[in-house]
Amino acid sequence: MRLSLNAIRKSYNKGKTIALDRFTAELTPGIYGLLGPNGAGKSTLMNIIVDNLKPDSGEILFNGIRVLKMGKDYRSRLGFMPQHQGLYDDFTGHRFLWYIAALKGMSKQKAKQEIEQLLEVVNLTDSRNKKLGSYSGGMKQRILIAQALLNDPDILILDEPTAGLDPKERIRIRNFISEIAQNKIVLLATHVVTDIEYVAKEVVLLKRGKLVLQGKPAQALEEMQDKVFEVRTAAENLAVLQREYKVSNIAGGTSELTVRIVSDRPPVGWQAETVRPNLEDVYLYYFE
Ligand SMILES: Nc1ncnc2c1ncn2[C@@H]1O[C@H](COP(=O)(O)OP(=O)(O)OP(=O)(O)O)[C@@H](O)[C@H]1O
Repeated sequence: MRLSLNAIRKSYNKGKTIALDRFTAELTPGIYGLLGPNGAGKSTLMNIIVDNLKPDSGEILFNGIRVLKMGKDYRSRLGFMPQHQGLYDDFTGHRFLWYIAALKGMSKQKAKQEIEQLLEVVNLTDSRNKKLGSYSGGMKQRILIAQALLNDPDILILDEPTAGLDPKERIRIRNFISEIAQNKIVLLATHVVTDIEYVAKEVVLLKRGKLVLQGKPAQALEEMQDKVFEVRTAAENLAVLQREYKVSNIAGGTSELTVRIVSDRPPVGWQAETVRPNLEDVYLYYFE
């Protein structure tokens, strides 16, 4: 299974804002972590993949066939969890899933079976008859993931699935996505690097509509080797360091600090040691 995104371009405001600039990528089963700052074009890309939005130019192929030609056959393979989904507060979780199943054109029998299963998987069986308005943030995210999974999509697009969750819920959702990702192409957009650090097959970095990096997390980290340093210094030197370097972390007390910096060149004149990079350092390197 292969989803090919070929030179996708999308602008807004009569061409004044370029949201995607000839974005090209090949996706196969596994989780792709889509990272980028606000306005990088992540939502635009996701909406184009799920056919909510038409690109100005470029095309998408699924297993080599243009998705425009596949039409409904393509759309029936998609599951989408958008960032801002209006939930129907008066619907119960159970009714909401039935409603989405109907929109997806699923047969009653198939819907019934999958809804029972999915409620179980997202751990909402006991809350199925509660209204969505009374669900917690985590429960809402979970029912939204469940609706995206209805009809067993081959391509799953998740726009910030852990937004607004506490750490416990975040870990749970992350593990859950990782479990269900087998045999699916999953594109997961997030601002939270730790959401994808250990689960993503590849990271995709998007900056002002352009692809700046696509590769295995280990490769991305490899490229950062010898670019991350910890500097031990007195607190009063912090401002100088911050002016000269990208600072990814500051730890320590009131007098001495350990400042983590990301830099192409070693910080000469400072008491510094090279440390192992993490994905947050990669993010900072490309985006700050
Ligand atoms: N409907 C629209 N009309 C005009 N400009 C838009 C529209 N949607 C997005 N944009 C602009 O296109 C660019 C990309 O936006 P997009 O929402 O795709 O980015 P994003 O990476 O999803 O951002 P965020 O992380 O904040 O959701 C931004 O400059 C944004 O202001």
